[in-house]
Amino acid sequence: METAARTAPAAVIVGIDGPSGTGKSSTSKAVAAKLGLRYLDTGAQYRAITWWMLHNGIDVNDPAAVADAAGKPEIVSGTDPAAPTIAVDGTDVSGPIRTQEVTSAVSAVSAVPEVRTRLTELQRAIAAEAPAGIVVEGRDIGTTVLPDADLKIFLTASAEARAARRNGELKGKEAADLAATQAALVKRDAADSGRKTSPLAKAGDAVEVDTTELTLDQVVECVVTLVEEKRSA
Ligand SMILES: Nc1ncnc2c1ncn2[C@@H]1O[C@H](COP(=O)(O)OP(=O)(O)O)[C@@H](O)[C@H]1O
Ligand SMILES: Nc1ccn([C@@H]2O[C@H](COP(=O)(O)OP(=O)(O)O)[C@@H](O)[C@H]2O)c(=O)n1
Repeated sequence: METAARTAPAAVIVGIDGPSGTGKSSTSKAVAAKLGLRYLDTGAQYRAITWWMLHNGIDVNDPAAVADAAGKPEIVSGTDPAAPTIAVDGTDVSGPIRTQEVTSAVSAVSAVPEVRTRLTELQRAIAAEAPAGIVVEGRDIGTTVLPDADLKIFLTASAEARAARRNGELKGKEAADLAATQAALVKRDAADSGRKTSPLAKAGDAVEVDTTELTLDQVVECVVTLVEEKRSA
Protein backbone atom coordinates (compact mmCIF):
# COMPACT_ATOMS: atom_id res chain seq x y z
CA MET A 1 0.00 0.00 0.00
CA GLU A 2 1.14 3.59 -0.73
CA THR A 3 2.39 5.38 2.35
CA ALA A 4 1.73 9.08 2.83
CA ALA A 5 5.48 9.73 2.47
CA ARG A 6 5.48 8.30 -1.06
CA THR A 7 2.56 10.29 -2.46
CA ALA A 8 3.35 13.22 -4.77
CA PRO A 9 3.53 16.61 -3.01
CA ALA A 10 0.34 18.67 -3.24
CA ALA A 11 0.23 21.28 -6.00
CA VAL A 12 1.77 24.55 -4.86
CA ILE A 13 0.25 27.89 -5.85
CA VAL A 14 2.50 30.96 -5.80
CA GLY A 15 1.21 34.49 -6.51
CA ILE A 16 3.68 37.25 -7.40
CA ASP A 17 2.41 40.83 -7.57
CA GLY A 18 3.99 44.26 -7.84
CA PRO A 19 4.36 47.32 -10.04
CA SER A 20 5.93 47.35 -13.50
CA GLY A 21 9.64 46.55 -13.76
CA THR A 22 10.04 45.02 -10.31
CA GLY A 23 11.02 41.67 -11.86
CA LYS A 24 7.73 39.73 -11.69
CA SER A 25 7.99 38.04 -15.10
CA SER A 26 11.69 37.15 -14.90
CA THR A 27 11.40 35.91 -11.33
CA SER A 28 8.18 33.95 -11.90
CA LYS A 29 9.50 32.19 -15.01
CA ALA A 30 12.77 31.22 -13.32
CA VAL A 31 11.09 30.01 -10.10
CA ALA A 32 8.55 27.96 -12.07
CA ALA A 33 11.28 26.40 -14.23
CA LYS A 34 13.42 25.51 -11.18
CA LEU A 35 10.53 23.93 -9.29
CA GLY A 36 8.77 22.20 -12.20
CA LEU A 37 5.68 24.43 -11.98
CA ARG A 38 3.56 26.08 -14.68
CA TYR A 39 3.78 29.86 -15.22
CA LEU A 40 1.02 32.37 -15.95
CA ASP A 41 1.59 36.01 -16.99
CA THR A 42 -1.78 37.67 -16.28
CA GLY A 43 -0.43 41.02 -17.55
CA ALA A 44 -0.05 39.41 -20.99
CA GLN A 45 -3.77 38.51 -20.85
CA TYR A 46 -4.76 42.12 -20.04
CA ARG A 47 -2.47 43.28 -22.83
CA ALA A 48 -4.01 40.71 -25.23
CA ILE A 49 -7.57 41.87 -24.56
CA THR A 50 -6.38 45.49 -24.97
CA TRP A 51 -4.73 44.60 -28.29
CA TRP A 52 -8.01 43.02 -29.45
CA MET A 53 -10.01 46.15 -28.49
CA LEU A 54 -7.60 48.42 -30.42
CA HIS A 55 -7.52 46.01 -33.37
CA ASN A 56 -11.32 46.00 -33.55
CA GLY A 57 -11.79 49.75 -33.30
CA ILE A 58 -13.26 49.75 -29.77
CA ASP A 59 -12.74 53.07 -27.96
CA VAL A 60 -10.60 51.99 -24.98
CA ASN A 61 -11.57 55.14 -23.11
CA ASP A 62 -15.27 54.22 -23.26
CA PRO A 63 -15.80 51.75 -20.38
CA ALA A 64 -19.30 50.79 -21.62
CA ALA A 65 -17.96 49.87 -25.07
CA VAL A 66 -15.08 47.88 -23.51
CA ALA A 67 -17.52 46.12 -21.15
CA ASP A 68 -19.82 45.16 -24.05
CA ALA A 69 -16.92 43.64 -26.00
CA ALA A 70 -15.15 42.01 -23.03
CA GLY A 71 -16.66 38.56 -23.63
CA LYS A 72 -15.82 38.40 -27.33
CA PRO A 73 -12.09 37.60 -27.73
CA GLU A 74 -10.86 34.11 -26.93
CA ILE A 75 -7.64 34.40 -24.92
CA VAL A 76 -5.36 31.35 -24.66
CA SER A 77 -2.22 31.30 -22.50
CA GLY A 78 0.49 28.66 -22.82
CA THR A 79 2.00 28.04 -19.36
CA ASP A 80 5.38 26.40 -20.05
CA PRO A 81 7.85 28.70 -18.23
CA ALA A 82 10.49 27.95 -20.89
CA ALA A 83 8.20 29.12 -23.71
CA PRO A 84 5.08 30.95 -22.52
CA THR A 85 2.59 31.88 -25.25
CA ILE A 86 -0.39 34.19 -25.63
CA ALA A 87 -2.98 34.00 -28.42
CA VAL A 88 -6.19 35.85 -29.22
CA ASP A 89 -8.73 34.09 -31.44
CA GLY A 90 -5.97 31.74 -32.58
CA THR A 91 -3.45 34.51 -33.45
CA ASP A 92 -0.10 34.66 -31.64
CA VAL A 93 0.04 38.19 -30.19
CA SER A 94 3.18 37.90 -28.07
CA GLY A 95 4.89 40.61 -30.16
CA PRO A 96 1.99 43.07 -30.73
CA ILE A 97 1.00 43.17 -27.05
CA ARG A 98 4.35 44.79 -26.14
CA THR A 99 3.93 47.90 -28.34
CA GLN A 100 3.71 51.40 -26.85
CA GLU A 101 0.14 51.66 -28.17
CA VAL A 102 -0.99 48.68 -26.08
CA THR A 103 1.11 49.69 -23.04
CA SER A 104 -0.54 53.13 -22.95
CA ALA A 105 -4.07 51.72 -23.31
CA VAL A 106 -3.88 48.69 -20.99
CA SER A 107 -4.63 50.45 -17.68
CA ALA A 108 -7.92 51.87 -19.04
CA VAL A 109 -9.05 48.46 -20.31
CA SER A 110 -7.97 46.59 -17.17
CA ALA A 111 -9.97 48.98 -14.97
CA VAL A 112 -13.25 47.78 -16.50
CA PRO A 113 -14.94 45.31 -14.09
CA GLU A 114 -16.32 43.06 -16.89
CA VAL A 115 -12.79 42.62 -18.25
CA ARG A 116 -11.47 41.71 -14.79
CA THR A 117 -14.27 39.23 -14.07
CA ARG A 118 -13.66 37.45 -17.36
CA LEU A 119 -9.88 37.21 -16.93
CA THR A 120 -10.05 36.36 -13.22
CA GLU A 121 -12.24 33.32 -14.05
CA LEU A 122 -9.82 32.25 -16.76
CA GLN A 123 -6.82 32.66 -14.42
CA ARG A 124 -8.44 30.59 -11.67
CA ALA A 125 -9.30 27.82 -14.15
CA ILE A 126 -5.69 27.72 -15.43
CA ALA A 127 -4.31 27.60 -11.87
CA ALA A 128 -6.70 24.81 -10.88
CA GLU A 129 -5.55 22.66 -13.81
CA ALA A 130 -1.78 22.93 -13.16
CA PRO A 131 -0.71 19.42 -12.12
CA ALA A 132 2.21 20.25 -9.78
CA GLY A 133 1.24 23.88 -9.22
CA ILE A 134 1.84 27.25 -10.81
CA VAL A 135 3.46 30.64 -10.38
CA VAL A 136 0.95 33.35 -11.33
CA GLU A 137 2.13 36.95 -11.69
CA GLY A 138 0.14 40.17 -11.90
CA ARG A 139 -1.30 42.98 -9.79
CA ASP A 140 -4.19 41.36 -7.87
CA ILE A 141 -3.21 37.70 -7.60
CA GLY A 142 -2.74 37.68 -3.83
CA THR A 143 -5.71 39.95 -3.10
CA THR A 144 -8.35 38.75 -5.57
CA VAL A 145 -7.46 36.00 -8.04
CA LEU A 146 -5.90 33.45 -5.67
CA PRO A 147 -6.43 34.67 -2.10
CA ASP A 148 -5.69 31.13 -0.82
CA ALA A 149 -2.31 30.86 -2.59
CA ASP A 150 0.30 28.90 -0.62
CA LEU A 151 2.78 31.74 -0.97
CA LYS A 152 2.27 35.40 -1.90
CA ILE A 153 5.14 37.66 -2.87
CA PHE A 154 4.96 41.41 -3.43
CA LEU A 155 7.96 42.74 -5.37
CA THR A 156 8.97 46.40 -5.18
CA ALA A 157 11.89 48.48 -6.50
CA SER A 158 12.64 52.19 -6.76
CA ALA A 159 11.12 54.00 -9.74
CA GLU A 160 14.67 54.84 -10.91
CA ALA A 161 15.75 51.19 -10.93
CA ARG A 162 12.56 50.10 -12.69
CA ALA A 163 12.91 52.72 -15.41
CA ALA A 164 16.56 51.80 -15.96
CA ARG A 165 15.60 48.12 -16.32
CA ARG A 166 12.86 48.92 -18.84
CA ASN A 167 15.20 51.14 -20.86
CA GLY A 168 17.75 48.33 -20.89
CA GLU A 169 15.14 46.13 -22.61
CA LEU A 170 14.31 48.75 -25.25
CA LYS A 171 17.93 49.44 -26.19
CA GLY A 172 18.32 49.39 -29.96
CA LYS A 173 14.57 49.10 -30.59
CA GLU A 174 13.07 52.44 -29.58
CA ALA A 175 15.10 55.43 -28.44
CA ALA A 176 13.89 55.89 -24.88
CA ASP A 177 14.54 58.79 -22.57
CA LEU A 178 15.01 57.59 -18.96
CA ALA A 179 12.89 60.38 -17.45
CA ALA A 180 10.08 59.72 -19.94
CA THR A 181 10.18 55.97 -19.21
CA GLN A 182 10.04 56.64 -15.47
CA ALA A 183 7.14 59.09 -15.87
CA ALA A 184 5.18 56.54 -17.95
CA LEU A 185 5.80 53.80 -15.36
CA VAL A 186 4.72 55.98 -12.46
CA LYS A 187 1.59 57.07 -14.35
CA ARG A 188 0.60 53.44 -15.11
CA ASP A 189 1.25 52.38 -11.49
CA ALA A 190 -0.95 55.23 -10.24
CA ALA A 191 -3.78 54.19 -12.59
CA ASP A 192 -3.42 50.50 -11.59
CA SER A 193 -3.28 51.34 -7.85
CA GLY A 194 -6.11 53.86 -8.01
CA ARG A 195 -8.78 51.90 -9.85
CA LYS A 196 -11.88 50.72 -7.96
CA THR A 197 -11.92 47.05 -8.96
CA SER A 198 -9.04 44.93 -7.57
CA PRO A 199 -6.31 47.57 -7.70
CA LEU A 200 -2.60 46.83 -7.55
CA ALA A 201 -2.09 46.14 -3.84
CA LYS A 202 -0.05 44.02 -1.45
CA ALA A 203 -2.08 41.30 0.24
CA GLY A 204 -1.87 41.43 4.04
CA ASP A 205 -0.15 38.03 4.13
CA ALA A 206 2.28 38.66 1.23
CA VAL A 207 6.06 38.70 1.74
CA GLU A 208 7.44 42.00 0.42
CA VAL A 209 10.80 41.84 -1.37
CA ASP A 210 12.53 45.08 -2.39
CA THR A 211 14.57 44.13 -5.49
CA THR A 212 16.29 47.51 -5.98
CA GLU A 213 19.67 46.30 -4.72
CA LEU A 214 19.25 42.59 -5.53
CA THR A 215 20.31 40.70 -8.64
CA LEU A 216 17.67 38.63 -10.43
CA ASP A 217 19.42 35.45 -9.20
CA GLN A 218 19.16 36.65 -5.59
CA VAL A 219 15.44 37.34 -5.95
CA VAL A 220 14.85 33.92 -7.55
CA GLU A 221 16.82 32.20 -4.78
CA CYS A 222 14.82 34.05 -2.14
CA VAL A 223 11.46 33.00 -3.64
CA VAL A 224 12.57 29.38 -4.21
CA THR A 225 13.64 29.17 -0.56
CA LEU A 226 10.28 30.55 0.58
CA VAL A 227 8.41 27.98 -1.56
CA GLU A 228 10.55 25.14 -0.19
CA GLU A 229 9.92 26.31 3.38
CA LYS A 230 6.16 26.30 2.71
CA ARG A 231 6.35 22.83 1.17
CA SER A 232 8.24 21.35 4.09
CA ALA A 233 6.07 23.05 6.73
N1 LIG B 1 16.70 42.14 -9.62
C1 LIG B 1 16.92 42.60 -10.86
N2 LIG B 1 18.03 43.33 -11.12
C2 LIG B 1 18.25 43.84 -12.36
N3 LIG B 1 17.44 43.66 -13.41
C3 LIG B 1 16.34 42.96 -13.22
C4 LIG B 1 16.01 42.38 -11.94
N4 LIG B 1 14.83 41.73 -12.05
C5 LIG B 1 14.44 41.89 -13.34
N5 LIG B 1 15.34 42.61 -14.04
C6 LIG B 1 15.24 43.02 -15.44
O1 LIG B 1 14.33 44.11 -15.47
C7 LIG B 1 13.48 44.03 -16.60
C8 LIG B 1 12.02 44.00 -16.15
O2 LIG B 1 11.78 42.77 -15.49
P1 LIG B 1 10.40 42.02 -15.59
O3 LIG B 1 10.60 40.66 -15.03
O4 LIG B 1 9.83 42.10 -16.98
O5 LIG B 1 9.50 42.93 -14.61
P2 LIG B 1 7.93 43.01 -14.44
O6 LIG B 1 7.36 41.70 -14.91
O7 LIG B 1 7.73 43.22 -12.97
O8 LIG B 1 7.48 44.17 -15.24
C9 LIG B 1 13.93 42.80 -17.38
O9 LIG B 1 14.79 43.21 -18.40
C10 LIG B 1 14.66 41.97 -16.36
O10 LIG B 1 15.67 41.18 -16.94
N1 LIG C 1 -3.29 40.90 -12.63
C1 LIG C 1 -3.13 41.96 -13.43
C2 LIG C 1 -2.07 42.02 -14.34
C3 LIG C 1 -1.94 43.11 -15.16
N2 LIG C 1 -2.86 44.10 -15.10
C4 LIG C 1 -2.86 45.23 -16.04
O1 LIG C 1 -2.07 44.92 -17.16
C5 LIG C 1 -1.04 45.89 -17.35
C6 LIG C 1 0.16 45.23 -17.97
O2 LIG C 1 0.71 44.31 -17.05
P1 LIG C 1 2.18 43.72 -17.27
O3 LIG C 1 2.42 42.80 -16.14
O4 LIG C 1 2.33 43.18 -18.65
O5 LIG C 1 3.05 45.04 -17.15
P2 LIG C 1 4.61 45.16 -17.01
O6 LIG C 1 4.85 45.16 -15.53
O7 LIG C 1 5.26 43.97 -17.65
O8 LIG C 1 4.93 46.44 -17.66
C7 LIG C 1 -0.86 46.53 -15.98
O9 LIG C 1 -0.33 47.84 -16.06
C8 LIG C 1 -2.29 46.51 -15.45
O10 LIG C 1 -3.04 47.60 -15.95
C9 LIG C 1 -3.88 44.05 -14.18
O11 LIG C 1 -4.69 44.97 -14.09
N3 LIG C 1 -4.00 42.98 -13.35
